[in-house]
Amino acid sequence: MKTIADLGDLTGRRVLVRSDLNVPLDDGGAITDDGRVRASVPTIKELASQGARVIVTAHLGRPKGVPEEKYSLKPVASRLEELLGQPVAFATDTVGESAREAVEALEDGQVLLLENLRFNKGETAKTAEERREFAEQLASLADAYVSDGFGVVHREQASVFDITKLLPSAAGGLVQSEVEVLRRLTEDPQRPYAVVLGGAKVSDKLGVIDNLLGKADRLLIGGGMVFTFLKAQGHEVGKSLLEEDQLDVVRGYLKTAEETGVEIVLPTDIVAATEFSADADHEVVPADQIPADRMGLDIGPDSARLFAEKLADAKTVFWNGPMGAFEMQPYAAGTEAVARALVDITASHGALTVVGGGDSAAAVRQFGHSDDEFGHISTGGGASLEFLEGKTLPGLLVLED
Ligand SMILES: Nc1ncnc2c1ncn2[C@@H]1O[C@H](COP(=O)(O)OP(=O)(O)OP(=O)(O)O)[C@@H](O)[C@H]1O
Ligand SMILES: O=C(O)[C@H](O)COP(=O)(O)O
Repeated sequence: MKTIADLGDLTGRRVLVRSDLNVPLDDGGAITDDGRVRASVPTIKELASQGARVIVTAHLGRPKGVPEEKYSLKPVASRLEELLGQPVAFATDTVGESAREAVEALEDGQVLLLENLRFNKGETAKTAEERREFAEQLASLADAYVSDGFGVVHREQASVFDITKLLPSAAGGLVQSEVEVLRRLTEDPQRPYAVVLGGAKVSDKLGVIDNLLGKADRLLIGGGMVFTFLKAQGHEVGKSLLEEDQLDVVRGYLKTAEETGVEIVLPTDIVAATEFSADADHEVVPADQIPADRMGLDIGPDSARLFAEKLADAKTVFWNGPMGAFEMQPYAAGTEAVARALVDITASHGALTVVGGGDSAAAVRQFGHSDDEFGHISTGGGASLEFLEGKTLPGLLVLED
């Protein structure tokens, strides 16, 4: 991959950095885990120390191509400023007048954050044609481009993919180091190799299972994905998250797993609540008996024990996605049990344990674990999963020398 050194002398040059600053926010808009902001600091610092005029770009959440206050990156600018220990200017748009004026005002070594890229339809549009104008507007702000948002390298989007065709481009240190660690999981991982999947981006993650079935020895399923599996097995799932149109696909996965000897571990019990709220009435029910008026919001205590058992002898583990809605205390125990199991096997027999994803990383920190209790905490959720599948990621492909 091309690196920052390949961009030559950066003094006085405007460098656009694509970071992944997609951090979880609470209802009041406060950042609940700043891991991704922290991870993006070294590259920004490096560029600023080389005298570049640093223009940081990122997205937050999934707004639909128009500005929405709750997805503003403004709170992230303040956090970035604290972590960098230098002022961070903020533009209230991405490629409009505010952005152009702010870029114009930048001096060597100064840093600017542009408003959420996804407030512009062109960022995530399906075809290169539809993304072109926005990519060109972004590129016109800078003289060089650094891709440092590992969490988005699986996205063929204007700020990740198309822009590299318009500016001299290189990978930042975060992208480089993530790729180095994750490669250890794809090249001859020590076995047993277990993958734990959960979270809420169900349709994104169901698709990766196909490829993982050929790589991992065990697949432990928790989080919102569980219910599509349970339904595929003929059980009722009440009001739980469900991908109705994926039922046949999931039946196919279960069949493949049986044929290839890959063990799919599903929860045996579920914490079922009347609604998506910490105060809702909730109870532990067998996984095949979720009442029609309840939704599953965590794996139950028996499942937590089962998952810990299935992880105990693993030598390599990749975990993406919380086991439940861990932000709410009544539904945190399953995720906490998986985090504990990973910490234990890292300490007991030096298992290579990798946690991927903004929310999963936030969860382990919420439980009081430090990053060094795990083999690696990746900033990439979907990106790290797709990397493990052995897929060619568009955002990495374009950085190849
Ligand atoms: N059973 C469930 N029902 C509803 N939501 C759930 C359930 N289990 C987990 N979640 C939610 O899933 C969210 C995290 O899912 P996501 O797939 O985004 O995880 P991630 O991969 O760690 O993060 P990212 O992809 O953003 O990096 C959490 O906010 C959690 O509350
Ligand atoms: O949270 C993530 O995994 C990255 O920031 C990418 O976000 P996306 O899944 O909305 O593209």
